[in-house]
Amino acid sequence: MGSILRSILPIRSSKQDEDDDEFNPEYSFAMEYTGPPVSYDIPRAVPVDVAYIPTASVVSTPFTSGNLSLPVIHPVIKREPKSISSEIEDTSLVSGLIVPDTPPEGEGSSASLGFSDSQENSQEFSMSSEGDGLDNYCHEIVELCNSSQQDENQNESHEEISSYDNRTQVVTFGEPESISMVESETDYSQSQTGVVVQERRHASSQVKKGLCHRCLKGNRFTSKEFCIVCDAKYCSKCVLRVMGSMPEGRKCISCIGYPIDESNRGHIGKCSKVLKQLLTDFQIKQVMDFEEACQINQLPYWLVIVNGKPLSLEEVVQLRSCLYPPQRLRPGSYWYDKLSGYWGKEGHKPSQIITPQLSLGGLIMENASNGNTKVKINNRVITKTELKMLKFVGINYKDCTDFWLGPDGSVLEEGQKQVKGNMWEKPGIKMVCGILSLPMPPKSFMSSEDETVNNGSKIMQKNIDIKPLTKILLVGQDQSGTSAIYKQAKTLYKIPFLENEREELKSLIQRNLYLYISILLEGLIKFEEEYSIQIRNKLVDQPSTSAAGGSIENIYSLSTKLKNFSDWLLEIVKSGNLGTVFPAATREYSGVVEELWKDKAFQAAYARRSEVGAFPIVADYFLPRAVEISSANYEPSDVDILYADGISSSNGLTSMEFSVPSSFTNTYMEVTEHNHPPLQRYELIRVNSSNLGDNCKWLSMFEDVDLILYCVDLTSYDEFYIDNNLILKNKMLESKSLFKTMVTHPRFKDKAFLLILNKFDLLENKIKTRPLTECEWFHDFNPFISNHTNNNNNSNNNNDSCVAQYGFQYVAAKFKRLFGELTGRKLYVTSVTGLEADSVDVALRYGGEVLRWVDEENKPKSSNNEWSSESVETSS
Ligand SMILES: Nc1nc2c(ncn2[C@@H]2O[C@H](COP(=O)(O)OP(=O)(O)OP(=O)(O)O)[C@@H](O)[C@H]2O)c(=O)[nH]1
Ligand SMILES: [Mg+2]
Repeated sequence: MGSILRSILPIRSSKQDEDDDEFNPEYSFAMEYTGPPVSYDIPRAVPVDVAYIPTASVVSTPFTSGNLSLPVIHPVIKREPKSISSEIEDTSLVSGLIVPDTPPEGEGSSASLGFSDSQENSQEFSMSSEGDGLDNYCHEIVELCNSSQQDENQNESHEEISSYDNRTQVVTFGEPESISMVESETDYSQSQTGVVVQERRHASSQVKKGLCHRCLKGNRFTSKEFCIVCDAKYCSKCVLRVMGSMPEGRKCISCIGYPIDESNRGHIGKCSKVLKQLLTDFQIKQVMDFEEACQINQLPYWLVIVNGKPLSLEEVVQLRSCLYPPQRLRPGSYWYDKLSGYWGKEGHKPSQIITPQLSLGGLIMENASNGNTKVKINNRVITKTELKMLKFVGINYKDCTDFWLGPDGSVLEEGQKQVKGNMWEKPGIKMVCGILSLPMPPKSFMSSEDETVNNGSKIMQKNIDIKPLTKILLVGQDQSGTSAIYKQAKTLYKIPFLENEREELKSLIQRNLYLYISILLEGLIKFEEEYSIQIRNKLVDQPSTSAAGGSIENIYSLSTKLKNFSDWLLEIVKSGNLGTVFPAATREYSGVVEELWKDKAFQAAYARRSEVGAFPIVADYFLPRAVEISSANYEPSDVDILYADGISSSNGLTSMEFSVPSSFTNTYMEVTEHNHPPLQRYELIRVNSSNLGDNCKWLSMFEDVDLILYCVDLTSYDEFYIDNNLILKNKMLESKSLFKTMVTHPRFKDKAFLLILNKFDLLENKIKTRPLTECEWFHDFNPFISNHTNNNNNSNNNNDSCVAQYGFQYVAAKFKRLFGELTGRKLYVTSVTGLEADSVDVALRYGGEVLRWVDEENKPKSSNNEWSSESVETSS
């Protein structure tokens, strides 16, 4: 247990605080970090392999900007029984986010917890029984460990608890022992695919009403915050201790990873008074964002039943992302009239009119709203209240009782073409609906001039989805440069980075800094080993050196303190917890970073960075400023933001709306006073391939996009990565594979694609030494380069540039051919250097042109634009 606590509670004693000379990696920031709650990608904060086994891939979409209408997609997370060690890791992760304070003075708590490497299993704890701070915190952690063990193995659990009980002779925690604050029960519910097991947690019923569930003080008038999972209430003194930095919103630490109590869904994202007193506006926003966006807090989609059929995840996504989604969607049974958009709770009159024509749920049943009027609208027997409205509109329901109601309000007799009247055009209808508590359609339904077509048995509404924006999807494999292009577009079209976006980027840059350091440290270890061998060989060859008492110093050896830091950092990176520890701990370690950067051994490794395999090029930009970046006062510049690898620490989906001067669509046309097209609004949605889920299953979310910008890193042809199945994959081939998936996706059948071949600047350098033939797909690349070189630098540069151009043309042609074979259509291609504003500007304008051309192409024979390989050249 000692080692358990040690891994959970790495604590620095005040003594250790004073003599800070030796870096001790066990001094986690957890106990000392008093900054704001940290911005973390939730799935990373609780690593999937440690804490959860998700049944579907994760698409976490904390929107970082824009009014993206797309929803947050979330998998079902089943909480699997965990091993004690995994729970501990889980807990320690969470504890990394906690801001537990030192034991309050004057409460008789004299905590003296310490450990040293040599005494791993024999720590001494001494606390007074009234300790209120650390001891209670420890108690909670111990409880957590115990409860997790119960999950796994009852018997083992008893053993562990009894050993803990023995320990209580030394450590006394000031909490009533008999009360377990949270109780769990298992809930079985039927889903489409089978039984879904969900663990439900609720606060202990033994705590008296009004009392804080942690300190057991207060009364019903004390302001409290509650846990959205178990409903336990905490006073303002306890809430941060119990909830830490709330990576899933307001949940006790032990409730993290559990679904919320559905009765609390209405409270999600709504901050309470207590939290407002404790946190800054920025912190509150982050917590609320986590609460709303994190996957486990999402609606359990299988509990939403429409027309008798439980919805699939995709259907819920569709429902929530449609133009007029149901308000306050909760688990329950609903009916939905696809034709009119009427929506209501099963057995009740309609409550809302949502977007019609959504393909979800089963067929509407006659008795869906429990009507008893014998009059049917779109096959549903309507209620008496609705009948009154029909009467008010003047529809004669005596002769005919079966009607069709279109989304625009037109009423037809079943099987007839003639429109009998229009529900929504009748003067006074709004008032009547108000009186009868019946829903009115959104305004745009009524004002749309859509053509209603009656095919005898079915009303089809054309252009029902009003598309206010032209949507552009920007997608590519990791490192393809999608976020660089997105950020560049933001700057180009004057969409400022909001304060929280800058904060996110700052966190990202600081976290990545530690990643770059760790990559170099790994290289350093290799260099040190190599150098040791050299020294040994030298000593063998020249024994006189050692005989003379001379020893050769290893120039790659770090001091003990830096070595400890190095081991600790590498361990964190290896365990995948970098995002959990940094940037929160940045301030803590900025001193060490400064020391490391000035260290000769580290500098020696930095000088050999080109030999360190995974060392990213962009690290060259950030690492020399390690001291500045790791300091608490660091503010990223615009260039830092552009160069940062990514856009937010969560790397979720991002979107922005922008409009550009009319020339956006007129780069290749003469702009005259008369041919200015109207100002067009665009929505740029950037998504990283990892956000598309396994086999790109979320692609259908983007079916309403007008143009897809598919981004490929031109320099990835000789780069590899190891996938989840430990298979070595060529990055260019992976890009090709994602491209194929996208262009053949049924929802993208007719979409326009613009291929962005990015990092052209880097290609120019790389292609000199690494031929394109390194990638098997490009095996026949054989550019003809003039041998007529005069020994002059200029001509060499021209040749390099020429080869890069050929390379680009070749890659473009490969993708074009592939696209042609798969779709029979033309692919538009452009080369881009994402870090250059002009280059991105031209590419996006070209996108505008493509849209216009595609439009024209779809018109009957209006243009004869030929997009041959020459067009590739023009476009670039
Ligand atoms: N030299 C050079 N670097 C680039 C270019 N485009 C992007 N980069 C860098 O390449 C790295 C990866 O780019 P990102 O924009 O993060 O691309 P991404 O990985 O597809 O996007 P995210 O998934 O959001 O991280 C970043 O460090 C960029 O600064 C380019 O055209 N030239
Ligand atoms: Mg990136």
